[in-house]
Amino acid sequence: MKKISILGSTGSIGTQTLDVVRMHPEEFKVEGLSAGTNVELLIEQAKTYRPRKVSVSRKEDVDHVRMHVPEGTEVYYGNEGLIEVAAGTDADTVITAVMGSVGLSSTLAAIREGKQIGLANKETLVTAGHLVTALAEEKQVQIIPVDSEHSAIFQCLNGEQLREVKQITLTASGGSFRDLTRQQLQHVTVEDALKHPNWSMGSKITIDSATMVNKGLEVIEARWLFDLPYEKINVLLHPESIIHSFVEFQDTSMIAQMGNPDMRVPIQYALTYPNRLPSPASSLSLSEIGTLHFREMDMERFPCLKLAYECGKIGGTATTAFNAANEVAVARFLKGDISFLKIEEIIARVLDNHQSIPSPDLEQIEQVDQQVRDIATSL
Ligand SMILES: NC(=O)C1=CN([C@@H]2O[C@H](COP(=O)(O)OP(=O)(O)OC[C@H]3O[C@@H](n4cnc5c(N)ncnc54)[C@H](OP(=O)(O)O)[C@@H]3O)[C@@H](O)[C@H]2O)C=CC1
Ligand SMILES: CC(=O)[C@@H](O)[C@H](O)COP(=O)(O)O
Ligand SMILES: [Mn+2]
Repeated sequence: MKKISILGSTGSIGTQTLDVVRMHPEEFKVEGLSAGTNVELLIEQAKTYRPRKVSVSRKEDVDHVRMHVPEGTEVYYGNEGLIEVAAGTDADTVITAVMGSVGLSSTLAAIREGKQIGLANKETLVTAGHLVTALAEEKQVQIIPVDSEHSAIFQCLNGEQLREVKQITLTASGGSFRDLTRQQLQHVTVEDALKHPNWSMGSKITIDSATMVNKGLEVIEARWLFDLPYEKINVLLHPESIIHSFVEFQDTSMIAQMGNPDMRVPIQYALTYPNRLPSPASSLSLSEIGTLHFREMDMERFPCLKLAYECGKIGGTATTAFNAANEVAVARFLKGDISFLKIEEIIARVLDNHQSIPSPDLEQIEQVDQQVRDIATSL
């Protein structure tokens, strides 16, 4: 039986991880769960799965949660709470599914304790990929991707030597506004932006898909997960999200991973690797689908993807700044404070003024993250 903790158990990835656990009760035991502010759902989850530790974002929620969780479940809060759930239980594997770079220190704490990581929280690798991967190597911890494209690449590679890889291609749906011109983007609403064509996800990543920042974050995530140079990481528009990504090997053979868009498949694979178990996902029928479409990415239409490649190639704190500016800009857009196109303007203005620090340590990353957040809030 595998023991797991879930950071962000009340979110889209977190609840689907618990769906997988519910499907295979004999395979998994839940040791820790963490929520942000959705304390009622956390309490319900704690009653069902009886974890040893739970955590919430705010101190003021602790007493209420303590009153309602089963006896024996300890309740923590804040960043220390996340770290307790990540590193302070008997879990063998931690699923990192919080939203944003707030997941960094708890992910590092889990790795330090030798926990295997099922990584959904891509912002962690974007903001500090060199620290996370170096620590994982030192502690002999495997980071298994949960993100659908990275799970696809991981499955296609299936242990092949990296030197055999010519290039990898991440597919992009194009998001909610795929077929709109930049002119038409001027007046789009939050409600429209939240309608992803293929996936049901948390609000931040759904906006990231629409701006193509998500694919930019994923390019940087791929650089760290697979240790490939940016020149070997491509993006291709694929509106149906059926081919989740593919690898071309030196001999020109290509291997793709496909399936209906359902995150329970990569989540489960991250938990069962190298084995596979039955899934509640529906089987893909290629005859029903009939035709799949692909087209080149237009970097002028999606400038955030171009910015992500530029930041990745600069390295150091450039990707930390890219991520922090985006987190603030998306939160402002979701609150109705700025327009959709202002998101990319804020990111571009932050990056224009950012002097990247090479090989930053954790303190420098946290400083840059905070400075950029302050600037992005004021633009
Ligand atoms: N959803 C998807 O299909 C995919 C998501 N991902 C990645 O997975 C991660 C999670 O995404 P998703 O599940 O969609 O996001 P959601 O917004 O649905 O869930 C986020 C989770 O993080 C918690 N959380 C948010 N802010 C904080 C905070 N400051 N401190 C502690 N916990 C916090 C939320 O708690 P609460 O709700 O209780 O406030 C919730 O449990 C992201 O990095 C995303 O990019 C990657 C691939 C696919
Ligand atoms: C499900 C998943 O992995 C998301 O990251 C998804 O990739 C979003 O889709 P697009 O970014 O391709 O629109
Ligand atoms: Mn993805």
